[in-house]
Amino acid sequence: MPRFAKEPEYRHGSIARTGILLINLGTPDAATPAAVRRYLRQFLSDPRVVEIPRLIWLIILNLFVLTTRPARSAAKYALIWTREGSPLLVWSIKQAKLLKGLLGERAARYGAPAPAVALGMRYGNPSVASAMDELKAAGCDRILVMPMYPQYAASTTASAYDAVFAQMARYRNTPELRLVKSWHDFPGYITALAARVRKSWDENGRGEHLVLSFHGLPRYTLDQGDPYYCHCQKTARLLAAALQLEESEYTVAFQSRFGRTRWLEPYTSVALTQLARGGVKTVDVFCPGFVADCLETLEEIAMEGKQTFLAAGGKALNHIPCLNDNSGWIAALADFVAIQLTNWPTTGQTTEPPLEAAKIANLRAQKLGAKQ
Ligand SMILES: C=CC1=C(C)c2cc3[nH]c(cc4nc(cc5[nH]c(cc1n2)c(C)c5CCC(=O)O)C(CCC(=O)O)=C4C)c(C)c3C=C
Ligand SMILES: [Fe+2]
Ligand SMILES: [Fe+2]
Repeated sequence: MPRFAKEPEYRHGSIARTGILLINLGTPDAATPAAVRRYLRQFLSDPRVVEIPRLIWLIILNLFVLTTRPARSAAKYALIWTREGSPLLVWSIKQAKLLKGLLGERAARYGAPAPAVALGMRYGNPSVASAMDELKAAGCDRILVMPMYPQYAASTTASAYDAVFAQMARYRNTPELRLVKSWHDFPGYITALAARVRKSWDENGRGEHLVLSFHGLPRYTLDQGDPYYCHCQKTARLLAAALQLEESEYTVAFQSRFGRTRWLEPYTSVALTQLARGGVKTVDVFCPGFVADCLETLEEIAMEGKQTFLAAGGKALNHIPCLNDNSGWIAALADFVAIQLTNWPTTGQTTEPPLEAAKIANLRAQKLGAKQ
C-alpha cells in the first residue's frame, strides 16, 4: 500500500471549508455471531479499551472472548435490531442529517457556506477513515472532530482521536483539525437532558426514584487520572439541579461491567436491586452519557435492568429514551459546534499582512468618524 492516499485533485488557494466529523462508538453490521465477532475483534483489540499486557490479552481474546461472546451478544442485538438496522447507527445517521440541515439553515441566513457533516464510527461502519475522506472530497480543509461522548474517557474520546490521526497519517495535504474533548457540562446539553426527562414524566408519569446510569469503566482508570467518573458526576449534578431534585431522589450508577476487575461503582444492577429491596416500587432509568439509544440502553437497561428490578420486588421500571433526534438537543449540538468554530481564522485571515490589516482598520475608523 502506498505511504499516502492519493489526493483526489490538487487544491490551491481555495476558500476554507469546514467539516464536522461526528464520531460515535460503532455497532456490528448485522445481529449475527459472525458480524458481532468482526466488530468485537476490532473493538476489543484497541489498546485504549482493554489495557492488560498485549500478548496475554490477545490470547484471552482469541481463545475465550471471541469464541463465546459473539453468539451471546448477537442474541441480544437481535432483540433490539430494527428494519433500518442497529439503533445506534440509525440514530447517529439521523443526528448527522439533522445537524447538517440546521447548520446549513443557519449559515444561509448569513450568506455563509454550509459546513459539511460526516459520521464516522470508531469500530465498524461507516469508518472514521471513510468519513474523513468524504469531508476531504467535499473540499474541507479544516475539520472539527466532535466525539459524540459528552464525558471524556481515554477508551472512547482519545481512541476516536487515534482513529483520526491514523487517517491523517495517510494524507499528504492534511486538513487543519480541532478536537473537542468533552461537553459534559455544556448548558444546552443539560437543558436538553432535563427536557427529555420531563417529557417522559409528562407522558408516562413520574417514578418514585430516578437512576442516572452511565457506561462503566474499570476502577483503575479513575485512580490513574481519567476524568470520566468526575465528568459523569458533574453531568448528573447539573441535571439534578435542572430538574430540582433532592439528593435522595436520584442515584448515579454505572452499567456494562466487562471482565472480572473492579469497575466504577455503584453498579446499576446492584443499585436497582437495593432500591427495590428498600421498598421503591417504581423507578425511572435515564442514561445521560449515551446520546443515542443502543444495545446498552435498549437491552441492558430496558430489558435486563427491568428484570433485575422486578425480581428484587420492584413493580415498574421506565427506561427514558436517549436524546436521539430530539429537536432541542440537535439545536444544542449546533450551538456547541458554532462555539467551537468561532475564532478559527481562515487561511486568508491568517496570511493577511499586518500592514494591510492596519490600513483597513484605519480606513474603517476614518469612515466611521466621517459619519459621526
Ligand atoms: C473493556 C471493555 C469496554 C470498555 C472500557 C467500554 C467503554 C465504553 N463503552 C461505551 C459505549 C458503548 N459501549 C457499547 C457496547 C459495548 N461495550 C463493550 C465493552 C467496553 N466498553 C462491549 C464488549 C460492547 C459490545 C456489546 C457487548 O458485547 O456487550 C455500546 C453499544 C454499541 C451498540 O452496538 O449498540 C456503546 C454506545 C462508553 C461510553 C464507554 C466508556 C465510557
Ligand atoms: Fe462499551
Ligand atoms: Fe453492555
